[in-house]
Amino acid sequence: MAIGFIKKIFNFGKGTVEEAKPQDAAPEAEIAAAVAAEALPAPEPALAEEIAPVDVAVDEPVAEQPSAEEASEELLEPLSDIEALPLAAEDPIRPAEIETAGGPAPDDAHRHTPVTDEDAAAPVEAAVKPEVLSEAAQEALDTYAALQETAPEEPNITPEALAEQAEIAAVEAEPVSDETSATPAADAEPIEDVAAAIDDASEAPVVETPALEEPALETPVSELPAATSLPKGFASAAERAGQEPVAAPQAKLTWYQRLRRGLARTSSQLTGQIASLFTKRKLDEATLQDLEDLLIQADLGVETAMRITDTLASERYGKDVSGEDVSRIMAGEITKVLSPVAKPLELDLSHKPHVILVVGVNGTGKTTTIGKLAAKLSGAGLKVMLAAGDTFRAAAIEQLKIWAERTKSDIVSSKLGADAAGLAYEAFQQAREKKADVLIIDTAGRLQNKTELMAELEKIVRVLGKLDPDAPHTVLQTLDATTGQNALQQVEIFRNVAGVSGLIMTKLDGTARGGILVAISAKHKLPVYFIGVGEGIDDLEPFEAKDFAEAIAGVAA
Ligand SMILES: Nc1nc2c(ncn2[C@@H]2O[C@H](COP(=O)(O)OP(=O)(O)OP(=O)(O)O)[C@@H](O)[C@H]2O)c(=O)[nH]1
Repeated sequence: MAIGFIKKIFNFGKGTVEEAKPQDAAPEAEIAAAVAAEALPAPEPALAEEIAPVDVAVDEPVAEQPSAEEASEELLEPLSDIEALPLAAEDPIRPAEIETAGGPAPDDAHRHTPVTDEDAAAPVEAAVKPEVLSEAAQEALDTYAALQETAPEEPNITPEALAEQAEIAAVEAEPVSDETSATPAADAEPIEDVAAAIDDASEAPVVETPALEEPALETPVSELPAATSLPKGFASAAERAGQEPVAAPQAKLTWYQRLRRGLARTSSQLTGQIASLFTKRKLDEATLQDLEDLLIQADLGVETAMRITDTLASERYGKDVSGEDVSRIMAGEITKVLSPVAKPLELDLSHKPHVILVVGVNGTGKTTTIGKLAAKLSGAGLKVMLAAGDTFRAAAIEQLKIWAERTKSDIVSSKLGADAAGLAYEAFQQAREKKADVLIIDTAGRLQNKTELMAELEKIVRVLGKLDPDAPHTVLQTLDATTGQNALQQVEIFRNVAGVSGLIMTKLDGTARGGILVAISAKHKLPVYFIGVGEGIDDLEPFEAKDFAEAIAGVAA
């Protein structure tokens, strides 16, 4: 059963999830008010000690800008609505600094007072000092005056309407400055709890709105054609994936060629050595031992090497054996090892959001892979939020912001050096408030032997668990295919520290030593969800066991 994300009610695991409705972005003032009124649950003391102050910024798709009329009416709405909001005593976050259209509101100009008959009859000039009017405003007034003269002939234009038109015209004509800031209520008390630890009042979360191309706003999500299923490589938690994702033949040719090219070094080395080993020799014990050594040197791991030699012996012992026979048997055995771990990444959207934590050693492709994942998910109509949890590398924050913009995802980021656990906690909260379907958290690259960095990773997992004991719902580890044996130890340690639930092998288009993935799969039995086959946004393919095995063994597809 295909699952559409748009226009369908579907059941994922625990609950029925309403379709993702278009988020009518409330005007900034309302967001500020909501943020101001937001009351985090009183945190456990332990958590407060865990999280250092983190000032976060939330970039989200730009809200539909109100029309000029709406804008002028908004300006006429009493701003006092925000000031009047009851700030709950334990409010953790002071009203955000917001940037909205509309000039600075003089003391009472924003109050829209009803127009009385006398007012309406009085010439408008009396209400507005001509010397401060711009040329356009003066023109509007002249128009109004002209209308007044012709008013008797226009029975349906009442003095009130005329005054209203003049007022709106004057407001519209006024040059609009680009920002207003709703200052935090003067009596906001410092909050001695986790929220204050997360959010220093002087730099309350700033709502930034990255530019979005017009089309993104023209078709509200509810009108988008129903996505017929999750993107290839993903499955819903409720529907245990039974279907084999059908690879689009034309797409397979490009990434598949890159995969074969990337593994060419491994396969040509292997097939070349195998060919020289099996030159007109009957298969004997010595040859089998030499073959086993070859396979272990190719990083396939002892277990898989023995499986291959055992199968070969059972089929061909004492007989002539060709290099092709060996490659064929090797591809078959490697496929048997990899098939059980070639699984789609399960998402349980009843979590709202499904939290994915991405971990791995420096430079293994975490940030890039997050961008590729976000592209797939937002392309399927899901609301994605990213969290720039790599607060060590300045470029990483900017890099992820670019990916967020390219994939039209929200992003929560902070300053360099900020507490990663605090950032993750805040991002999880923001994702809940904005009803994101998926939250993908980036983390700083760290070598598995750096204990303090591994401890920080443990803290991120622990802090997320305070908001949802099941979170993070998925922990993905990126492995660089050019690494080789070291990857085995990386998985061992990251799995113990962060509870890795699945793998993505990147850079298989490069000079890959993909054999290590076979050894890791045989040992850890961890799902391998995707492979990276390039730096581009689409260069992430669902992992296919047979493709990978044949590429390593150098067997024609
Ligand atoms: N050829 C190729 N390059 C890749 C792939 N995935 C990532 N890269 C490149 O690898 C380099 C590191 O990628 P990042 O995403 O920055 O890696 P990272 O793990 O976030 O790095 P740190 O933040 O330092 O830990 C970048 O130049 C990426 O473009 C891939 O599948 N193929």
